[in-house]
Amino acid sequence: MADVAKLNQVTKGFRDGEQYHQVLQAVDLQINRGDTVALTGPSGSGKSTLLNLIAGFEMPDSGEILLNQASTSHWQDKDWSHFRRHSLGVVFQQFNLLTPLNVKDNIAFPLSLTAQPWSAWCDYLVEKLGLLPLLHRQVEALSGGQQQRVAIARALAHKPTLLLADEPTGNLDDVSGKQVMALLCELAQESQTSILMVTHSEECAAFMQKRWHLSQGTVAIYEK
Ligand SMILES: Nc1ncnc2c1ncn2[C@@H]1O[C@H](COP(=O)(O)OP(=O)(O)OP(=O)(O)O)[C@@H](O)[C@H]1O
Repeated sequence: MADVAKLNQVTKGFRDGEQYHQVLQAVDLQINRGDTVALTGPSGSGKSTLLNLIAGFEMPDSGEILLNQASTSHWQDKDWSHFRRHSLGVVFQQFNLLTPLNVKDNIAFPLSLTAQPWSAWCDYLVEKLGLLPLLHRQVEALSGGQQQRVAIARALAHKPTLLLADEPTGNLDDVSGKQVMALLCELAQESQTSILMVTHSEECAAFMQKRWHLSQGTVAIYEK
């Protein structure tokens, strides 16, 4: 099965004044097409850092990251933009919704970047995420849970090959959280989207096929 993301000996740390804080130590990982992975680990262990590296929001200190089997070592901003627009969906803790826009325009935004029209798939996502009554509301007027559902729809609108999600159900109640998890699994199966999801919830982790646990700079891999 083709890999969509691969890390070879990736090391990352941050300087804090005089001190250097090592977060990831020579990490080797691979996400194949259609894999769904729960990423767990204590607070501060580097889960968000790992997602940021794969999204190109941070650069590794050493090692190599391959995306869609291409090395990113010499990628420039335009290469990262191309990858994000065509292949990547992100749902991070800050939803980063576009506040002057309504729900529909927020969901359509990633499509507009590659000149794609609103599709039947978008209608399906809107319906599944319970956003139909909210489509023409301004996003800033929505609750945290509603905004989270908009962020999920926006991340999936262009059918990415890889979805990176940081606690994607953190603001949802139990029932809608489970619905969203079921939707993500359905998506992974139907369109072979791979998912790497940070979660502190055992229930959410159970929806994913694999489990990676990050601790003291290294990742332990558990296959179910
Ligand atoms: N831009 C940065 N500058 C300096 N230190 C950083 C930066 N980003 C992350 N860190 C540090 O790296 C470590 C890992 O942070 P990260 O946010 O990846 O952890 P996490 O596992 O996602 O934590 P949580 O579960 O609390 O969200 C922390 O000690 C954090 O302070």
